[in-house]
Formats: sequence, structure tokens, C-alpha cells
Amino acid sequence: MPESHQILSVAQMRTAEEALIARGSSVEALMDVAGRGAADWVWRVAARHRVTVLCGPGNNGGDGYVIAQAIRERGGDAVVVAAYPPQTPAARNARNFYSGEVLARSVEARGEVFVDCLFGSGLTRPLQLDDEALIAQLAAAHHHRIAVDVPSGVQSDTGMLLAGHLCRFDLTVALGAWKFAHFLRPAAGLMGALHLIDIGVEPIESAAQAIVRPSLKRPAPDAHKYTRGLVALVAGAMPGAAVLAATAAQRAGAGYVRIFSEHTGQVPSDLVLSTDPLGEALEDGRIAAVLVGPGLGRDADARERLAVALAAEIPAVIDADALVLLSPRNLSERTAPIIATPHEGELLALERAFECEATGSKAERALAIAQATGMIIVSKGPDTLVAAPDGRLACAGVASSWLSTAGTGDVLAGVIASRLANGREPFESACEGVWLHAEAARLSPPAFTAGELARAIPQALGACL
Ligand SMILES: NC(=O)C1=CN([C@@H]2O[C@H](COP(=O)(O)OP(=O)(O)OC[C@H]3O[C@@H](n4cnc5c(N)ncnc54)[C@H](O)[C@@H]3O)[C@@H](O)[C@H]2O)[C@@H](O)CC1
Ligand SMILES: [K+]
Repeated sequence: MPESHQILSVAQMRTAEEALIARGSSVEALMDVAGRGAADWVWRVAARHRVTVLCGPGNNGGDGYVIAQAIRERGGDAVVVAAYPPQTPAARNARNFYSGEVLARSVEARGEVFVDCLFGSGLTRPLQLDDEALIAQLAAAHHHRIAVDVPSGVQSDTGMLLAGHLCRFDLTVALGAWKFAHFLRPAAGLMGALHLIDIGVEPIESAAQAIVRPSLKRPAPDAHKYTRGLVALVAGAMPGAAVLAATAAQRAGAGYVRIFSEHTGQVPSDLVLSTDPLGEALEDGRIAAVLVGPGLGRDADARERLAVALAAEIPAVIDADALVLLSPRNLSERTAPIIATPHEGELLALERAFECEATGSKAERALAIAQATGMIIVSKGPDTLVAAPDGRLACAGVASSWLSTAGTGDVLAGVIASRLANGREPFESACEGVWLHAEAARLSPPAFTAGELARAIPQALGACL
């Protein structure tokens, strides 16, 4: 992935900054590039209307002075509210180059655009109540709100809030690299539109990545249904969810989808329902991926079918009931890759089953359970992320809230199984599936059903060809 898609922790950002300084830059020069880049966005929103920049004590505050100065140099109207005097050398330097008005925090500033440069990634303790009140008052006294790097009061590495209440921003301008707070809730829900200013940060090898539009290929000229991937969907008592997942797998490009269920029932004519004994059926060497979970049920029969499905040593996606039934015994001899797609409740069930403590950020929890199980974990929710046992991590950001409807998880599992059957590397399959699913939701009209979401997958796929 290009460097601009990396997501850095505060510590990694510091390392990246040191590397740039070692190559001849300086904190002041980086602040100037970052601040002027952010000022371009502020200018687009404000034009010549009044901008109020709230500056804090650290380098985020320093960025604020650069922004205010850049707006003034363009002939705009910017003032600074200094909540604290600048305390770092670079922030003091930026203050010295700022030629405009500096207001005390007690002055009630009004205007068109409020720019929040009180704290950035250096926030280490909860916001003081008077700072929280100052942000709220300035946010209310302006028509537009822009946060620089991250909104003040969010923890950069976790997306948690270090404040009781924070306002929503229309736009957040990230500096140098994405931070976890741009992708993880609750912080990510406050950011509005996101833009990144490039300050020359080099790629860091172990960095997490943003999930971006994948580049996919059409089927080869000589493709047939098996080369495009045969997905086996191991269902149980409730084939409805399995049909939904199977439809999504077809729509995401699989050449052939077979549902295995002991229960006969109506399935669409372009799907195959097989009641053959599962163990024998899964011996078909053409099966490229197994999906087990949607419509499986939770009884003894379901447990047995899960065990048989995983014993088949075919790359697998496990979801829904399968996540609740999974035990360490199922994985003790397993070598083929597994992608698990838990929502919060299913993640807790996995953490209990594999004796993993449910602590830390969403990213830390996903990495811990990935390491404990050896599975790739797609930790679903409004801010889905993908974690691998080898430490790879990819974040999708906040998706459409219309996805909060029954069956959308079955669709996601089907799409990921489809990518896996297509021969993609498992971690990439998971990321591609997450992107296609979110994009299909974005393309769908409000209040879509899971079936409509599945039918929108080809349009999302089309954007990747
Ligand atoms: N790392 C880099 O390469 C770059 C960083 N830049 C900016 O630098 C920012 C980070 O700067 P800093 O590390 O100076 O951090 P901040 O500007 O976020 O603020 C840190 C300061 O606030 C104090 N503080 C922390 N929590 C507080 C609280 N609750 N109440 C009162 N004071 C509190 C700290 O003691 C410290 O003095 C980034 O967010 C970004 O805006 C940019 O200038 C571009 C380059
Ligand atoms: K900020």
C-alpha cells in the first residue's frame, strides 16, 4: 500500500519524525509544512470569513499559529485564542512568526470557522473541565468546525475519549500519517470528513494500514467456474442466512457456491443445495473455501458439522453460530487458514473460549485473539478492523450506519469467503471483503435490506476493476 495509507501510533509517529529530522528536516520545518497544508483546507471552508484558531501549549498549538498566519498571508481574517502559552520550542517559534491578534481564553470569540489546535496526539490526561467548556463554547459560536490532527480530547492510539463530552467536527485534517483515532470509535465518529497532509513521512514496516479500495481483476479469458472459486457453505437448521451468505459470495465473484445442509428447502435456482454427508462432500478437492456459521444453529448437530468443516483443512471463514461454538479443540490440529468475523458479542465468546482477557483497545483485543487462536480476526462493528496472528492490522474506518440491520454479517462472511475462494491471500481477502461490503452499503439507498446489500456488491466490485 502507498505510504499515505499507514496508520501510526504516537510512538511510531515520533520515530518517523526523528527519521525526517535525521535526514535534515527540523520540527519547525515539519510544523510549517503541516500547518500550511492544514491552512489550505481551512481556507477552502472559510475563504475570507473569520477564522478562530484555538491554540494549546504543545506542537498542535504550534500548528495553529502557522495556520492562522497562513490564512492572514492570503488576506483572510484569522485570530488566535491562546488557551495556554506555547511551551515547546517549535510552538514558540510559530508564535513568534504569527503577526495577528492573540485573544485570551476569557474573550468570547465568534466567527465562521473554528479551528481546534488545543491538543493533538500529545494529550496524555483527561481534558480539564474549563478546556472542555472552552471548546464547546467556540464550537457553538462558529458555523464550521475543523480539528487539526485529531480533535482535542481524543486518545490518538485507541480512539477513546479523554473528555466527558466532545463536539462533532465537520472536517479533521490529519498531519503526517493517519492515527488510530481516525478509524476507531468513539473518536472516529466525531471527525467528519478526513484529509491527510503529507509531510514526507516514510513508510514504517510494521505499521497498521487503512483499508482502501482494492485493485481486482476480471476473470481470465479461459476462466471457468472452478478457477473463479468454489465456495462450500456449511449450513444447518436455518438455511435462510446461508442463502444470503451464498448470494453475497456469488455477487463477489465466486464461480460456484454450494450449500451443504441436511435440511432440504427452496433455494434460488442459481444456487446448489446438497444434502450429501458433509465429511464426504468436503473431500471434493475443487472446494477452495468453506464458510461455516450463517444458519448453522447451536445444537449438538451444529457443533459436529463445525468440527467436520474445520477438519477438512480447506481455507475457511467462520461466522455467527460457529464463533460461539468454536473451542480450542477445533483448532488444535488445524493448519489451513481461518478468517473469523466476530461482532462484539461473538468476540467476547471467543475471548472466553480461548482465555484471552477482554482488555485494551479494539485493535489490541483483535490482535490478542488473533495470536491466541492463529486465526485472522475481522472485528466487525461500525469501525471494522482486521488483525492477523503475525501482527498485521488494517482498519476500515466508520461505515454506513444503515448496516445495522439483520443479515449484513452473513453478507460480509459470504463476500470474504468469495475472495478467499478466488485465491487471494487470507488477510487480503478479509480486507477486500470488508471494503466491498462497506462500499456496497455506501452505494445502497437508505434502509436497505441485507438482500439488497448483497445485490449491490457487483457495483462495488466494478469500482475495483
Ligand atoms: N510528530 C510530527 O512529526 C509532527 C507533529 N505535529 C503536531 O504535534 C502534535 C503533537 O504535539 P505535542 O506532542 O507537543 O502534543 P500536543 O500539542 O498534543 O500537547 C501536548 C502538551 O499538552 C500537555 N497536556 C497533555 N494533556 C493535557 C491536558 N489534559 N490538559 C492540559 N495539558 C495537557 C502536555 O503536557 C504537553 O505539554 C501533533 O498532534 C501535531 O499536531 C505537527 O507539527 C507536524 C509534525
Ligand atoms: K486538535
